[in-house]
Amino acid sequence: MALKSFIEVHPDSHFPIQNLPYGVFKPEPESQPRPGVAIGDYVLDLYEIASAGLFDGPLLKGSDCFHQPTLNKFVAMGRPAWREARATIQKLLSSTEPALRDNANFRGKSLIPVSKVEMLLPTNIGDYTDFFASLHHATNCGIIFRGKENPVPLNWFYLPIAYHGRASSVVISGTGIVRPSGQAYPLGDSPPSFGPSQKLDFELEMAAVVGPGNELGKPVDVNEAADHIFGLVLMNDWSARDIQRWEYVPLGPFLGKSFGTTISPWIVTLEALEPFVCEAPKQDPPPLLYLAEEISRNYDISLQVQIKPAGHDQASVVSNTNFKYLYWTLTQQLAHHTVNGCNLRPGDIFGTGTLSGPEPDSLGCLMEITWNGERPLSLNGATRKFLEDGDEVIFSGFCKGNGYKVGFGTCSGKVLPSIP
Ligand SMILES: O=C(O)/C=C/C(=O)CC(=O)CC(=O)O
Ligand SMILES: [Ca+2]
Ligand SMILES: [Mg+2]
Repeated sequence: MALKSFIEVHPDSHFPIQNLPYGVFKPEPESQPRPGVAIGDYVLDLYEIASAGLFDGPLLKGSDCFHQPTLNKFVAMGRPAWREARATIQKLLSSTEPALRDNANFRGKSLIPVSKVEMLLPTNIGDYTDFFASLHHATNCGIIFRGKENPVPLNWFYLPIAYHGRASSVVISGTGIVRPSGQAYPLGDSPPSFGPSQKLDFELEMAAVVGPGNELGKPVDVNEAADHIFGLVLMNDWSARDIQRWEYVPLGPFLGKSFGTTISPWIVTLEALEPFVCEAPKQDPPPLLYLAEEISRNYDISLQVQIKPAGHDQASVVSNTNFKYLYWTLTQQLAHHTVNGCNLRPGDIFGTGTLSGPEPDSLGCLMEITWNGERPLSLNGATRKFLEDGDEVIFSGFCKGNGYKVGFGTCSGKVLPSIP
């Protein structure tokens, strides 16, 4: 029989007992931030569960990892501790387990409607890196930025290209994003202009949350890299295309991307995603040995982007795609990141890169969807080349199980006017 919780969970919910994603929340505005797990429309308060001594396995008994304001300490403990926590929580929430089910007082204290809580960044993010690992996205950007001849540079096929992003401006879903000002690509013979970006875009990505890190100087083997990944979130790598296009040669993106990056609050663990593993695309040329994996794994995660234009109350779908199109896998990205000895630390994140698929309706950013503004998009009465002030961008994603979904919830942000 399928695993079931004593808590009523709608079949369309992203958070059934098969998921159990981790986040950090405040039950009341004045409370201390604490770790929680989403179940249906509730958050299970792990501070309370730990305080009641219910984490009684060998690794978590007596640990203060759930008495922390972030998940860094827990994710650093590694997969055996994650497995133990998952087993404990799954048992506690199951329909056959009386401990919480039959204790109204304790239930009231430890299960809080998600609508009542404030979600915070789940980890203290020391570093954030962003990859460029979708072949469809790389091809389209290459044509738009550099022309039709060889849109994808040769190095792209040999290594997962990335740039170092800015951890300080990673924000939680729901945070407003101020339109950045900067130098824009010069038109004709004129010098570059300065002002609010006229080509503000979103980028549909997912980000991996690093679990145990690696010591400086000690690379992680690609076949062991999965043990360093706690789970995944949705990520919007907001991008100012006019600023980016002018500044990115030769060192890569800088101010065109560092003004804000939004992540969703719930980290879905690799354990929860395990039933949705699928084969990654075939790599040709074959990767160098340090990137050659025994098993190459992607995940079948349906992803959707909606835009709710300023002044409208309805959002329109602008893209439907899937995580499975990712060319360089998460484990290859992690192995490559550490191959020179660079250390990753618990709670760091790395973005996959924009997740464009092969179809015209599966593109991951407006630059591709409107072809750099040449083909404006019609959104139920509103037209867009790029984002306007007041537009809200909403990502969602889920895996389809048999009678349930393992989902990520949403990752949203509204564009605020530039600061004069
Ligand atoms: O092709 C380029 O020059 C740059 C493309 C991007 O903006 C991509 C980037 O941030 C990485 C990604 O999201 O795939
Ligand atoms: Ca990006
Ligand atoms: Mg960004």
